[in-house]
Amino acid sequence: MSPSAEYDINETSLVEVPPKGAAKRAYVTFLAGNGDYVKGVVGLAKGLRKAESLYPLVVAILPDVPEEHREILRSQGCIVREIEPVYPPENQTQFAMAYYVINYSKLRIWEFVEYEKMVYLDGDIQVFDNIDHLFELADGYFYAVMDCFCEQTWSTSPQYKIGYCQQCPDKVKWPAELGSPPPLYFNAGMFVYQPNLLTYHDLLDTLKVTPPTPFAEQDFLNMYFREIYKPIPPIYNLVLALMWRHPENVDLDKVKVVHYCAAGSKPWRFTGKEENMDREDIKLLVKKWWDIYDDESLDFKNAMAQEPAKLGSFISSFTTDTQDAVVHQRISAPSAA
Ligand SMILES: O=c1ccn([C@@H]2O[C@H](COP(=O)(O)OP(=O)(O)O)[C@@H](O)[C@H]2O)c(=O)[nH]1
Ligand SMILES: OC[C@H]1O[C@H](O[C@@H]2[C@@H](O)[C@H](O)[C@@H](O)[C@H](O)[C@@H]2O)[C@H](O)[C@@H](O)[C@H]1O
Ligand SMILES: [Mn+2]
Repeated sequence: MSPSAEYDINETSLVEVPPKGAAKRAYVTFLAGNGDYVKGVVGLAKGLRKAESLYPLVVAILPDVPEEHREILRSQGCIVREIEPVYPPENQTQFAMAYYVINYSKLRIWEFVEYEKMVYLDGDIQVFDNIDHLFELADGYFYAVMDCFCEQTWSTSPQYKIGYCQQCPDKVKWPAELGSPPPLYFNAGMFVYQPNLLTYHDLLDTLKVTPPTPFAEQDFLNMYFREIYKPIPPIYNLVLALMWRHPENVDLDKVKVVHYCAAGSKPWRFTGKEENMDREDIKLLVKKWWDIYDDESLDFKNAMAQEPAKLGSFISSFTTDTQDAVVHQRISAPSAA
């Protein structure tokens, strides 16, 4: 029996978001290096602001993120947290993308236990509609959107080799001779989780004895959270490949979160030359990203100046030391960005 995704979540099933501060909550993303991903994180911070999210954006940064980039993120209202890298055990693995090895450092976000629940978002994600209701999902599970196995990046996988994809399990059925179909597999660019020190230490201990695989920490997280993984609809993490691989599963008008993970789709380095990047709908999504990135009214210093009331609610969702820092920063040194 092929696995099928039954969603516990739909618009009507979600209660109103409780008054802010009811529990420590935040969005969190990950930034490494001194390259241009910082633009992705700035875009994400501004997109969450435009979507009028109640919760701050924490940015877990590796030590190699330069001070100039850290200042840009603070000036956009982000809470910048330096983390130590996490490396997989010595291995000869060919990662699907060589740089995926740095993505194991994402595991540090389980240590952020001052927050009861967090929504992780890759830096190449944009939030176009408010998704604060995801924080209302029941505790004790790991929520994420199912990935797609049809892109070239999956070419070494058994799924790709037989043309099986969980997005359309009845199109090419999983052959009985290969045993039961693979468990539902999520894209690790977005997930709802609860920081927890016991889980954090067990993740790191388990990683030490887990041979790395092509999709690095994404494979590892899928293995680790397999028993409590609950799929949520693709409107919360549109892996772009679905637009040409499974258009029947995509209604762009309903999409709240777009994940610019397809080759050539990073908006801040978009050329339109790679496969599928000449599609009108892709070019529109890239323009939508730039419209937010370029919108100065969404810069923290301007947005808060326009809506002092929001400043109160926005800051009160921080811990007290961070509140002081943000209030101090706003009053004493509004930064360029
Ligand atoms: O040089 C890099 C590469 C990756 N990342 C972070 O790691 C995440 C995962 O990498 P990426 O999104 O490129 O993987 P994809 O989703 O495209 O496979 C990015 O979104 C960033 O948050 C980063 O900060 N710097
Ligand atoms: O380190 C492994 C990465 O694996 C995932 O990216 C992949 C995956 O989505 C494939 O299914 C796509 O084909 C591919 O384009 C895309 O890059 C996560 O988005 C990213 O955050 C990170 O975990
Ligand atoms: Mn990504």
